[in-house]
Order: sequence, then structure tokens, then C-alpha cells
Amino acid sequence: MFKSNFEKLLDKVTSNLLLEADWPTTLEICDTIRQKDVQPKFALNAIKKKLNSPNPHTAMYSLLVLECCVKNCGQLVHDEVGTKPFMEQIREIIKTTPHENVKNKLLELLQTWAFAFRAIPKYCAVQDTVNIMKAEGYTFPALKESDAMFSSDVAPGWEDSDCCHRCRVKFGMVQRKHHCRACGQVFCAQCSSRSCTLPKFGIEKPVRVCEACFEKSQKPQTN
Ligand SMILES: O=P(O)(O)O[C@@H]1[C@H](O)[C@H](OP(=O)(O)O)[C@@H](O)[C@H](O)[C@H]1O
Ligand SMILES: [Zn+2]
Ligand SMILES: [Zn+2]
Repeated sequence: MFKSNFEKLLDKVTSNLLLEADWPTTLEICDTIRQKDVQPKFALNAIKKKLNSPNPHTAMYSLLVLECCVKNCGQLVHDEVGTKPFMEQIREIIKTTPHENVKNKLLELLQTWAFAFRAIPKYCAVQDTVNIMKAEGYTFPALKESDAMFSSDVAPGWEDSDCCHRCRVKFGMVQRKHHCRACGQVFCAQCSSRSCTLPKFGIEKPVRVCEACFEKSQKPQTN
């Protein structure tokens, strides 16, 4: 049966034959999500399935993939993880997993995520879950604030408009819309004819960008 690149990578990093975590491939999985080669919902469901594996190695490695995705894929993944349904499934796994190390790591991650999302109301389900589980008698490990620093540079969402953001030409049957992957604005073909990689967003292959973003990409990085 056809397996997407993402699924092949996930199978590889959660193999019970691995003696230690395969970090390069785990980061490659994050890139496939950041580059939108795979839908975050699909990716997280596949990871959650592995979390329920009877094999302790597969379950633990999939947990490391989940931790890495939350750290590196930003809002794309946070919008899935920070929801009530996802949190309820995590609670269920903590309650039912036969693997003590998976349970402890999940408690640690829940607390870290709750701290990282403490100022983002839309992800309040995470803190709510921690509070409920504390009330149920679960003990959480000491919080390491350094673990809660996420690099969440993901490409911006796409704007819409009835005219080009740069030259204001009106879109129609002939004048088609195109989006710049760097700023997310909508442009005509002439104003978005360039392409370049966007390493800061984890996009390693050249993608369509507008004139202004192309010019910016050509300047030396001002750190
Ligand atoms: O092919 P069309 O029917 O014009 O549809 C447009 C293309 O898919 C554009 O892709 P592109 O940015 O990669 O060109 C996309 O940015 C626009 O939002 C779509 O409206
Ligand atoms: Zn234009
Ligand atoms: Zn742009």
C-alpha cells in the first residue's frame, strides 16, 4: 500500500530496531510539516497511533518526534496539539499506556507545553489538562523553563485580495492570483515571477516569492 514520504520517515524513526533516537530524520519529519508536504492533523494522528504501540521503543521514539514537532513546527502543530480533543487523547494515553517512561515523559511534556502556551488563550486546554490531572493525583516533574523555548518560525498564512498587492492590477479569468511564500501576500504573475529557498521557515526547495521578498533574500543576512 502507498506510503507517503512522511509515513516512511515516521516508520524509520520509530523502528523498534533503533538503539537510539535518529535525530536527523526526526528533524526531517519536522521539515516535511513546516514545508506543508503533509497536513499537521494527518501527521499528528500518525504520531499518536505510534504512541499507542505495545512496543516500548516505538512508543518512546514517537513521543520524541511529537516533542520535536511541537518545538520546531510552530503554530502549524500548536493549533492541533493545543486543542481539547488532542489533550483528551493524551490524557487517555497517560492513563492506559503500559510504558512507565512514556507516561512520565508525557506528563513532563504536558507541563512544558502548558508553560510555553501560558499567554496564549486559544491553547488553554493544555493548562486545563494539567490542572485536571493534578486534581486526579498525578505528580508532574519539576518544570525546566529552558525546555519551553520553541523556535516557531513558520511561513505566514496566505492573504486574499481582488488585486495584486504590489501593482494593484485586478484579478480575473486572465490575470491569475499567486501567493508569495515569504510574506503570504497575493500577487499577479509579473510581481511574483521569482523563486527562492526560505531556510528561516524550513523551506529548502525554491518556492514562489514576490519581488520585495526576493530582493530581501538576496541581501546578506543581517543578524
Ligand atoms: O491556478 P489558479 O486557479 O490561479 O489558482 C491559484 C494558484 O493555485 C496559486 O498557486 P501559486 O501561488 O503556486 O501560483 C495560488 O497562490 C492561488 O491562491 C490560486 O488561486
Ligand atoms: Zn502585480
Ligand atoms: Zn513577499
